[in-house]
Amino acid sequence: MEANQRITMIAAHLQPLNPQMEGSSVLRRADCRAKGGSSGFKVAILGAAGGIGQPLAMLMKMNPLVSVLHLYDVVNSPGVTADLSHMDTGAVVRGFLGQPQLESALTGMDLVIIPAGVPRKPGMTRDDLFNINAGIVKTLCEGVAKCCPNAIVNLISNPVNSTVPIAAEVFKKAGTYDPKRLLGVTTLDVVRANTFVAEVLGLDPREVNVPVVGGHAGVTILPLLSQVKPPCSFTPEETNYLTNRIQNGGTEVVEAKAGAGSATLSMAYAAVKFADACLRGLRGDAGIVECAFVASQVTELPFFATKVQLGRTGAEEVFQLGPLNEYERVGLEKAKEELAGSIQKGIAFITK
Ligand SMILES: NC(=O)C1=CN([C@@H]2O[C@H](COP(=O)(O)OP(=O)(O)OC[C@H]3O[C@@H](n4cnc5c(N)ncnc54)[C@H](O)[C@@H]3O)[C@@H](O)[C@H]2O)C=CC1
Ligand SMILES: O=C([O-])CC(=O)C(=O)O
Repeated sequence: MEANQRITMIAAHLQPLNPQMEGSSVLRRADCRAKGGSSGFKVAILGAAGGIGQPLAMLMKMNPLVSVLHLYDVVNSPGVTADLSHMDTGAVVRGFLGQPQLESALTGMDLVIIPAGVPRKPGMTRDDLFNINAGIVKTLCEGVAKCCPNAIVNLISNPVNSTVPIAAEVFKKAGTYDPKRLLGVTTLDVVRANTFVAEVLGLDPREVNVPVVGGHAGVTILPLLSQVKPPCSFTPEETNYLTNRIQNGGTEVVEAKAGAGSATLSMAYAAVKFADACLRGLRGDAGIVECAFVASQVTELPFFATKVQLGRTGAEEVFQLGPLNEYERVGLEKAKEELAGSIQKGIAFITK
């Protein structure tokens, strides 16, 4: 390739990030190397400069399955992008700032991860975030429908129990809805459940797997302690303690942060765990099973979190709940009652 051609290509690549460096010969060489990593997936993070977005972006930059990483936010994305772009990992990072660059951020993406929106402060419920975050999710999903309708979407923004139905309605309206490709991220509930159960059992958390079903707020978070792997049993006191702690894990962090936000680092860890599973599914790996909040026929509700099998087209199989004990059956009824209202609220936001 001619030197002039290389310069032009690199300048085009860097422009959204750092226009004043256009034409630099050093950067020219950087772009040539960057092109070498093009065999993986293209991933966009929307809300990439936030408390979750930044560590999530760093962990995705380290993921060998990612070849291109687009970082979009309404503030500070150029700085985060410049910072991460110096990491000597394979993924090429590009930054996009503000609504006019949303379409460029999304075009050609295989996976879109959305942690954009406001977090809770002490005393708030996740539903208190609805008024601000519903509109943010709507706008971002309209962009997805237009620019990468076949991308898998991992929705993190709260209240997940309502934002996933909002996204579904936006995609339906655009004629691009594929229920398999829209996944509400509930992995942090599983991560917490594994940790807290391991503490009680005196095990390594990496050896523990707790299915957590329902939704992602308070009583809708339903850990199935009767299905823990490795098989084990709990006293009624342990069951109460664990269920309450898992259901209130988010609030525990909100209160400890005392007004400075909610879980960000553990959430970034959980989001990457889930995104990596989605990418391995896209690649065609067999037997990838994770819990997620998806369109579902497991209960009478249109959305519900259960274990799903991830594959080349997203959530290819939604698993049944399996046998529940009496404690879990009571919890399920409570979860469904609250979930029904949250789902309806999300749907009505778009269809009203
Ligand atoms: N699903 C889950 O398990 C969890 C969900 N969350 C939720 O994730 C969301 C983000 O939390 P944090 O990162 O702590 O908040 P944050 O306030 O630190 O970051 C949010 C980012 O979103 C950006 N943003 C706002 N409007 C935007 C728009 N229209 N387009 C693109 N970006 C936009 C902000 O500029 C900011 O950088 C919250 O809604 C929070 O409740 C948090 C923890 C766990
Ligand atoms: O509690 C919050 O507001 C954030 C969240 O969803 C979690 O940490 O599970």
